[in-house]
Amino acid sequence: MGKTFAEKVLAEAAGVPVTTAGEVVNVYPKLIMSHVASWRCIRTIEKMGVDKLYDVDRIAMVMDHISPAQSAKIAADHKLCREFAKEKKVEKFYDVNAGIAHVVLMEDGHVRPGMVIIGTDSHSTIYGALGAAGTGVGFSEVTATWVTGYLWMKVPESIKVNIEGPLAPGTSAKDLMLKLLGDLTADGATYYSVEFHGSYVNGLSISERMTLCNLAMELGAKFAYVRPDEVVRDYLRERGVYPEDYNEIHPDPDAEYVKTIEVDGSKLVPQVAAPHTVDNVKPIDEVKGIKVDQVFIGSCANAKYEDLAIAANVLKGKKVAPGVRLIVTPASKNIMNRIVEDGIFQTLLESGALFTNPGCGGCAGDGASMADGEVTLSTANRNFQGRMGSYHSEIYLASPEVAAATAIRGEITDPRELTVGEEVAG
Ligand SMILES: CC(C)[C@H](C(=O)O)[C@@H](O)C(=O)O
Ligand code: SF4
Repeated sequence: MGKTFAEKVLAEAAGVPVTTAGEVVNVYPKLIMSHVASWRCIRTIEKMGVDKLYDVDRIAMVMDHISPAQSAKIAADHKLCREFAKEKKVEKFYDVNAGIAHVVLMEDGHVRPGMVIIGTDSHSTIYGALGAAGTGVGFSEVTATWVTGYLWMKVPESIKVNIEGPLAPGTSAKDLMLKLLGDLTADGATYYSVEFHGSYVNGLSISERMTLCNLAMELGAKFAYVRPDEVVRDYLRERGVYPEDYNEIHPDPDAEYVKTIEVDGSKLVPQVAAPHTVDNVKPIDEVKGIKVDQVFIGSCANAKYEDLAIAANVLKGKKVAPGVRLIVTPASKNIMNRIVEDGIFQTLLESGALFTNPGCGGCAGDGASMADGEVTLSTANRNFQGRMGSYHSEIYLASPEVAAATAIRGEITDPRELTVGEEVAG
């Protein structure tokens, strides 16, 4: 019987010839990411009286949640991390101006096919977009790995998702993942490695692969994976990383999956996750017309360059509805630079958007907060009660296209209707 991606990647990371789902292996992760929670790791090793880190080159620290600091406590956490990184010579240290860790580390070529990557953030599954095995762990696991170099892991079983494309007009990877969440529930893939296959993912943009793999976390996935191809190789080449710098891992054609899910992309319609769980998903027809106070285009799920370009395309020459706050938080400084250079920034600004600095921003409850009774339509990946301010507010999740259309009308809007209507009215 052949081997899945998870079985192969963990065998390599553990330095053993083969592994089988269910086995426990001692893994040497190639990249250890921590965000602002790094301060906890630092305090822990201080308490343990440990001074020496196993391999500083594998450590990446990114100050993305709640940045710049909005309180003395957070400022002190950032300061501690900054000083620690300097003292220990952590070269992959990104300060408050860089953006969201996941996006920044991919943009800078630190994420490569075949790597096992752990991070103090659940959405580390996103690294599967480049064929890496990323997974979120606690800060204590990261601390232990800083010091010992290794972390044990149970080899997960795998689920195969076969997506036949192209997707129906007006839909994207976000709609696809929301639909899967609705069908499988938020625990539908708990501790499974989710492999995306099928004609839709062949040649798919990195941006859309990131959305697939990011949202796989909301299904409970341990890893997510899209097979690396020329799109991945080109993305890395642009970053000075060449095929000889990494080892692509592909599952065997006869690998064993606990389940195979078939998705027909041509039948997809825009999807929305209604409050307060990610799997409370409805086709847009069931929620359209619901009034919103705010639209948030941000997060590691959907604030990439392509996402902002899609939103700008919908909003070009149009205005945000009176009384609605459209808050745009680009995922990284690089993305901010690109949109400033090519006019997307200006287009969104003219439509009435308010920009905040790159980072997690409102997605991590920092800014973009709501008062009692308010409603936000967000491009993020979580709509838990109270995540964006008041416990008595509501978050709907959708794609950037739905978000932009919703900002124009001030109510949840099917972008396919808006385009047709506007053109006719034209
Ligand atoms: C703060 C962090 C631990 C958390 C996560 O792990 O995902 C956050 O990024 C989130 O999206 O809720
Ligand atoms: S952008 Fe949101 S989902 Fe992504 S890491 Fe930050 S807080 Fe978590």
